[in-house]
Amino acid sequence: MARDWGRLDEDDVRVRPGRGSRPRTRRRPAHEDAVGGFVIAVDRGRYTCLVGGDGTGRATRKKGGGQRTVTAMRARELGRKSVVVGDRVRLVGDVSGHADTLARVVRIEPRTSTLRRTADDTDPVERVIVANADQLVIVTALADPPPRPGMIDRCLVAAYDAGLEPLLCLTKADLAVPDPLLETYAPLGIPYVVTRKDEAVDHLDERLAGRLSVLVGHSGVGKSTLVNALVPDAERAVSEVNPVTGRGRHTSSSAVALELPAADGWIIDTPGVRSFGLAHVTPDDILGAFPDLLEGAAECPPHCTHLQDDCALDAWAAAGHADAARLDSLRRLLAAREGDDTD
Ligand SMILES: Nc1nc2c(ncn2[C@@H]2O[C@H](COP(=O)(O)OP(=O)(O)OP(=O)(O)O)[C@@H](O)[C@H]2O)c(=O)[nH]1
Ligand SMILES: [Zn+2]
Repeated sequence: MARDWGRLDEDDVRVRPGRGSRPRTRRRPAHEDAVGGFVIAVDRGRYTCLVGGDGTGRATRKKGGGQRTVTAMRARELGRKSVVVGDRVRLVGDVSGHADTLARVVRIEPRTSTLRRTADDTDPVERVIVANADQLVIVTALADPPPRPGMIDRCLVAAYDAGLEPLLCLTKADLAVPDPLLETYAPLGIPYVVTRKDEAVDHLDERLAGRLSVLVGHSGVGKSTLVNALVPDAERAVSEVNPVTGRGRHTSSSAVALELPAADGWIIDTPGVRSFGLAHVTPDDILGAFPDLLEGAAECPPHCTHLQDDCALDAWAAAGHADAARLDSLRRLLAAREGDDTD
């Protein structure tokens, strides 16, 4: 289950000794001396990358394993391609990690996933906000503020679109019971955890183990409380990667990856991201997350929105091929994509 996304394998970037028979003049790949790095923060054109170590990517072994954070800028040769948190990159230049040094990102490794948003539903420009994530943790309070299913649905659509596994994290269980909300999402089979700040977060920790997870949620739902419980050193870690402004205050980056001390995973907090624009997501992208309905949609009229009267899915469910509650859930997500975020 655990993907080895965090592996920073120095072996494959070390300059190898000549292999005897090959002429030494053969054309070498550009930047053969580049080292691998994992982007943990992005702030105004500066990329904080974790480099080196014993290959596990664990910052706790920083001293022994030679692991260090390196600040880098983009090399011009990257063109317009954006570097985002979660990216695995190649770095050249001063990769010592010493104060006031700057390396250059010369390559972005192929991404296993991209979480995108549009600025809003009318903005046609897709923006990648996190690369290589495995899981989207949708943080929702059970009360204060009350749950907003429309927001949850939009996050689910974004997760399905990006190929991330969703995880519902229901906070403030001391204030309200989770049952009604869980009932709503039961047909989707989404894994969930229920938390409260006076209890340990072990079951959440387990879900985060060995994975790169993105946390998203509205203001006040208890995201910071969770992050601090998961990563006791979070505040220091965040301030380390955020440059101090002229007024002596730390700026807040767009996103920061924090390593979990116990669970061998990473969480990415996204302070600026409360929800997702979904202009780039098509009805078929969402339908893809419903294999039980996919076959039935073959009978739909061309370009069916699956919200229209002549949609074939009603007959498909009525014939017992799929659960009506699943169809309802699909339609809720389709409506969420269309911007019905009022509840
Ligand atoms: N009753 C109760 N209150 C909680 C719980 N978790 C967090 N809170 C409170 O809810 C408020 C908001 O919590 P935060 O962790 O700051 O929420 P946040 O999502 O990070 O909010 P922003 O910082 O605005 O993004 C604080 O007053 C917390 O003490 C909980 O499990 N139960
Ligand atoms: Zn249809």
